[in-house]
Amino acid sequence: MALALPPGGRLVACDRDPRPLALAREYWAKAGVADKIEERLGAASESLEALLADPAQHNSYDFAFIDADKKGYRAYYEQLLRLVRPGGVIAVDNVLWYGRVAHPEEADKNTAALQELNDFLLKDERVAFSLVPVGDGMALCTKR
Ligand SMILES: C[S@@+](CC[C@H](N)C(=O)[O-])C[C@H]1O[C@@H](n2cnc3c(N)ncnc32)[C@H](O)[C@@H]1O
Repeated sequence: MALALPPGGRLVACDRDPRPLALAREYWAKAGVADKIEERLGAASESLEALLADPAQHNSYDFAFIDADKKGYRAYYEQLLRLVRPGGVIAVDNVLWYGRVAHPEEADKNTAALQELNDFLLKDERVAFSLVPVGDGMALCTKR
């Protein structure tokens, strides 16, 4: 994503674990994009809330990618809807969850969270919803 940014473009990377951020940092440097990336270490809900505390950040992001704890997706989606501009896209990873979402009998909490999220996104009139069946499924929600 950072490689696709135009000059002056900026990417905010959130993770609660410093280890993947440290690994990612090596590759940002190798790719020559480290100066475009701002790290936020901590729970994603808190990092996003900190961004929302600045009104200048509202409706300002072109694109967001959610790929973390499945039960948190719905809350991150609501926060990101406020940060992404109209016409911007929120991509949500894992929405097919290796096919498990198609099985109502799957009772584990991650599958249930993704089943509920898909039902919600499909009906959410604030976005145009597409589900791309690559990998284990990616939802593309374009903010109206
Ligand atoms: C599947 S990995 C993401 C990989 C990343 N999208 C990539 O392509 O390199 C999931 C990440 O979510 C992070 N994570 C899980 N729960 C989180 C939370 N509540 N807040 C922030 N990050 C979280 C984990 O530490 C882990 O690094």
